[in-house]
Amino acid sequence: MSKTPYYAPHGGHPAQTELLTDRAMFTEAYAVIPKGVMRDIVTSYLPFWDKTRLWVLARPLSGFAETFSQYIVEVGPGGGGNHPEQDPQAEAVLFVVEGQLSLTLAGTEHNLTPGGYAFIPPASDWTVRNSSDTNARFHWIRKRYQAVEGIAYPGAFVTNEQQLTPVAMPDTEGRWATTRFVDPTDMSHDMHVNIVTFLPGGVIPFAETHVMEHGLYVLEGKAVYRLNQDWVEVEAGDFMWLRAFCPQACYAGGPDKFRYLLYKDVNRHMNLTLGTPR
Ligand SMILES: NC(=O)N[C@H](N)C(=O)O
Repeated sequence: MSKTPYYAPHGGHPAQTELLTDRAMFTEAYAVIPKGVMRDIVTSYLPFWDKTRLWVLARPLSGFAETFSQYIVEVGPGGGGNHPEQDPQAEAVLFVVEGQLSLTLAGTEHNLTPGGYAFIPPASDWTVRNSSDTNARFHWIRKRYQAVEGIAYPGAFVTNEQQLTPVAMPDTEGRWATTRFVDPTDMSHDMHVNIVTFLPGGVIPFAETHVMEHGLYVLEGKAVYRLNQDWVEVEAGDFMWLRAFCPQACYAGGPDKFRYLLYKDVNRHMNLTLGTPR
């Protein structure tokens, strides 16, 4: 991928070729944030985190229709979060993509390395620290938990994707598989964060169109992704945000696997009161 300098070499706008090839996009149905635009000038910081910066990839926009936020968090050596979450209704998934982190969750310390995954229920007691001498990066996906009377809150857990076996999607000969971190029939969970893997040439063979929202972060490989009426080239490090009902399909380009981290909201009735935040 080409690199745009922070200054325009001849003054004015970036070179026209950069404008033509940049894949950043924001439409009413989806957004694409290519890896190349996650640069120093668009970072954010958060209260009670030190030596830490983040890129906000997704957030609720309209006030009632969107369900989640997603960050890539970069924690420098010796940095971390002592009081990471201020919303007592927020549940979280953390997924480590680089370096190592120590997560203390309800008094137990866990060492997370790439592929490390933690589910953190609302109002949990947790902290994160990077005790190594290199940066650590992780995805932090947050959703306001929709409790249901008579169903207990889901429990916290920590695992690594390497401990799980991807499940092949029906009739795909294993070319399209999903690593599930929770049982889809467990009604205590109202969001799933899975890993989807395609072998080269693997496809989503129809335009999936459904009510669930998605955040898709490409972990590995290349593909052409159908987003609403557009076909968009994506590769490792790119992020896609899909609103409810955005039609989606893809074919994996190879030569390696195409893999992404996938958020979706699940298992709950829709709020029938228009305009009421859920
Ligand atoms: N874009 C996707 O990978 N979508 C999934 N098949 C899903 O909605 O579960």
